[in-house]
Amino acid sequence: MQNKSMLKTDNLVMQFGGLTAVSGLSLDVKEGQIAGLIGPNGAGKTTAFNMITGVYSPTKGHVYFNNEDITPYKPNKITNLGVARTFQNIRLFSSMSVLENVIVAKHLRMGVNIFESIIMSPSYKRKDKQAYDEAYQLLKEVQLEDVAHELATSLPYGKQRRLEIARALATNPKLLLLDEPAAGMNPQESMELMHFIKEIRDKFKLTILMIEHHMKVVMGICENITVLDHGVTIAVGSPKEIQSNPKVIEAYLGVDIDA
Ligand SMILES: Nc1ncnc2c1ncn2[C@@H]1O[C@H](COP(=O)(O)OP(=O)(O)OP(=O)(O)O)[C@@H](O)[C@H]1O
Repeated sequence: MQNKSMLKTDNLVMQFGGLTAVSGLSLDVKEGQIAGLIGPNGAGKTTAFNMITGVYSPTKGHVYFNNEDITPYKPNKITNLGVARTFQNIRLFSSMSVLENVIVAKHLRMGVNIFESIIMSPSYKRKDKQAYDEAYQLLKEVQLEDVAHELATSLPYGKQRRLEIARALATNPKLLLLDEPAAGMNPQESMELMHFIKEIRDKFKLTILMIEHHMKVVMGICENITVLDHGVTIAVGSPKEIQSNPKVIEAYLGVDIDA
């Protein structure tokens, strides 16, 4: 049942002055798929995410989400359509509790504005209660409710990553972009993360595109992988096809592919 495209990029190019960071990227991520975007450092992966989420306006090419051309849209419009992301470095609100981190994202989705929160209007109180309930329910679904009132940054690293993903889920996405979710994790945490990603894909009916350097994670959960090298797509295929592709092996030469 993986026929419909959830995310398509058509010949995306991103130039920074004389540097072509991404050169003609054409992705096709099917609904319900977990897809991977890999490549050595500086290959253009995060730049691709920035173009998909509207942070960068591509030099050339188009981004289609659910068959809609979202290339000209601003990041908040793209989020509202159902695209969420996490970042390479964890970006939690450090002075807030686990629950508050998720409530903030819920407020954003509900369109709570500062004025109504200052005057504590009835509409704000209603939305705030709804945000609280939904955030708490979400924490239950990702098994973080037992730490709901702890300071977000006091959690162990693996749980902070899980919280960051939960916060992205608070915007009710259809497509989730994960930028190096396994970065800095020990083998046990990486294994748990793999199970967690599959679990949320099924539970929340998500399509997932992830950037990841950790090859065991990529090969373990991605159904389709695109490999970038110096901005150029050098391979697309299943984990098995990618692992035996000579161009990929060459691009990673000097890098321990099983590391
Ligand atoms: N805003 C920018 N201005 C100028 N150059 C940039 C900008 N963003 C990225 N680059 C350059 O574009 C290239 C691709 O960078 P990018 O961060 O997309 O790579 P990456 O594949 O995500 O790398 P890593 O795996 O190390 O995170 C690099 O040469 C980088 O220096």
